Amino acid sequence: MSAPQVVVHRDKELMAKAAAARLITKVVDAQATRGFASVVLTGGRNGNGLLAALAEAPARDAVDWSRLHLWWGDERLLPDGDPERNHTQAREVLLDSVPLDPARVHPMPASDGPYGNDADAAAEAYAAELAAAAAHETASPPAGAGGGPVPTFDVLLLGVGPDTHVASLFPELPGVRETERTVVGVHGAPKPPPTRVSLTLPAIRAAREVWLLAAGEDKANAVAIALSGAGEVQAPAAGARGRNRTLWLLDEAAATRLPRGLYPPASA
Ligand SMILES: O=C1O[C@H](COP(=O)(O)O)[C@@H](O)[C@H](O)[C@H]1O
Repeated sequence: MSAPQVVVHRDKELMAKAAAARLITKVVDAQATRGFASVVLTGGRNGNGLLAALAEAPARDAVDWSRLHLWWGDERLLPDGDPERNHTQAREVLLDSVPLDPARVHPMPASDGPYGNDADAAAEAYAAELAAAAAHETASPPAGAGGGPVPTFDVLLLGVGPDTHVASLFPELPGVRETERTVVGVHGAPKPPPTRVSLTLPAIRAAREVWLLAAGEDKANAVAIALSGAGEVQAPAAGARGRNRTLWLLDEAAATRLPRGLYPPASA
């Protein structure tokens, strides 16, 4: 697992534009190397900010959208099209305006789908979809650190909540302690809605690169705690690491309480 690297941008708009530019480069490189790319999307203000910046970036036309697999790190278990669903928000800001291959877009189940409000069944189904994609990729699929297989994620995006949650892994809830399954149902999330589906830390850690996004003063404490050696059960963001790279993309407001030495002077 890689050690965290921190990049601080002047403000959240610049952070979103720079992250979008990085993502375009990663996707284009992966498509050139192995024919397709695989990205895990996140919800929340910063995840949607990045997608909105991507939608406006002229270089977005360098991406072959039909050869991009999209997965989600977490979802709110609500009806398809609900404005609170991460999938709906991603569609609005970017996905509906680019020529994706629908077979390569993998939203998490909705509550009006086959599993209804059963978050555990929805999680099991998504884990099976990930495992099938992994098996399709190669005869020896990359495994999550603790268990089930997931496909190769080139980049896995995570917004960091003010309480240090990432995806729908909240401090001290059972999901963050999961070591075997790649996807879990989440019950009683402190942030509404309470019922969700989330990738687990083993699935997140199987990604080549994990990028954590945080902007705004309300994230400053969470960023400082997660980067100061906190345990992942108390601060889930601390446990989110990529195999090759773990990148924290911040704006100055979110970086204000970073321990000295972690704040890179050149980007201040
Ligand atoms: O509920 C969620 O929160 C996090 C962080 O969102 P933010 O608006 O505080 O940046 C998000 O990344 C996650 O996907 C979402 O479901």
